[in-house]
Amino acid sequence: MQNSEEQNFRIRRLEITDKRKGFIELLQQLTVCDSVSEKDFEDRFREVDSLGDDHVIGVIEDEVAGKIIATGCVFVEKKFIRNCGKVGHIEDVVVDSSARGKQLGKKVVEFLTDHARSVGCYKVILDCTVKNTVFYEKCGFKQKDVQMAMYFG
Ligand SMILES: CC(=O)SCCNC(=O)CCNC(=O)[C@H](O)C(C)(C)COP(=O)(O)OP(=O)(O)OC[C@H]1O[C@@H](n2cnc3c(N)ncnc32)[C@H](O)[C@@H]1OP(=O)(O)O
Repeated sequence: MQNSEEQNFRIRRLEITDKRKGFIELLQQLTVCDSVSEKDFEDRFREVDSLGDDHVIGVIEDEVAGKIIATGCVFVEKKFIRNCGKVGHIEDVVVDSSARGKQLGKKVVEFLTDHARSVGCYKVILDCTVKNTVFYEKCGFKQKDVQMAMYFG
């Protein structure tokens, strides 16, 4: 069997069994995600899955360890402007701290941008910290405008 270093990590869509492979623990490295029960996960999985190509969550699994080590998602916004154009929004990109620096983050972002292009989006956008701008520039993004947010509760 291959060891973790020899694996050719492939990216695939999230599967319902991925909670058991540490998907939620991986998201905890990004932000608060500490009370997702089995039922919460399955309900949200089915909700997202029902949106088909309009909401895609990509994951990379370390198949030797049986562990999800990278993820990111893209959802497709349907607009009236740009002659009923579509925009891809990239969110929740994270690579396990033990697997960073191996081009996995780039592989995730490429998968998501390829998906957005393939479903006809005219652009793909995301929000990130200043610290992560170099990473996204290496993935082909350019800085544009500013991000604003309003949190509820
Ligand atoms: C829209 C959003 O979701 S924003 C949230 C982003 N996620 C996070 O901040 C969570 C914590 N961080 C991480 O999970 C990871 O560090 C990530 C996702 C930012 C990067 O993932 P990695 O797998 O380590 O990046 P990867 O190895 O693919 O790097 C690709 C290139 O970007 C460069 N790079 C990656 N991170 C950084 C950084 N912080 N500063 C400068 N360059 C960087 C790499 O050196 C590499 O350059 P190269 O192609 O010239 O060799």
